[in-house]
Amino acid sequence: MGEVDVYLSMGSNLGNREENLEWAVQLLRENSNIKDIKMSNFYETEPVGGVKQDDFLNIAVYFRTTLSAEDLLDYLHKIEAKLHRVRKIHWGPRTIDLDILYYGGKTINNTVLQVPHPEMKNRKFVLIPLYEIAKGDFKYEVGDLLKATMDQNNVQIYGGKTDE
Ligand SMILES: Nc1ncnc2c1ncn2[C@@H]1O[C@H](COP(=O)(O)OP(=O)(O)OP(=O)(O)O)[C@@H](O)[C@H]1O
Ligand SMILES: Nc1nc2c(c(=O)[nH]1)N=C(CO)CN2
Repeated sequence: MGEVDVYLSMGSNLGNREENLEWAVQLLRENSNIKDIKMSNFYETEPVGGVKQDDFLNIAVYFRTTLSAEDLLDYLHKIEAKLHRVRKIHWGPRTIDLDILYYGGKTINNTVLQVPHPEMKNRKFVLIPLYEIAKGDFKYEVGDLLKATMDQNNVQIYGGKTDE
């Protein structure tokens, strides 16, 4: 397969959150099958989903890759394992969480992978950083939704919070 565009979402709410996210992006850079990496600003976001835990930093990341979706998922799991192992965390808060939002224009629905990520439309902490790096050339169907999300929110970068 040729090269495809990929968008990821990353989140961290344990330890040095900036360092965790930057380390994960650095490990992407070290993969020779991944290039043209673009990273959003950091967004500080309140935890979504009921579990009481510390605020997250979330980012979106763009790159091009020749890896298959399955091989990319394997590589992301390796990155997660590396960061988790070092931090020895309990269950719950995450040193790092990596989700594939888009893999080319493909729809993938198997036991290990659902792309586009089914929950992304409900998550401002995903949509707002994604909009930042994807605006202008965003070609997927969620584009209008992203625009609407941005228009409804006075979004602040670097320590600012989305209102979710
Ligand atoms: N688009 C995707 N990106 C990353 N992982 C995915 C995707 N779709 C399915 N998965 C599966 O989800 C598993 C990750 O589960 P995990 O426990 O991290 O979920 P979560 O982070 O709690 O929930 P969510 O994926 O909704 O953020 C992976 O092992 C992978 O097989
Ligand atoms: N704000 C925010 N909330 C979350 C996040 C996250 O990355 N950011 N990740 C979760 C588990 O995947 C659960 N809740």
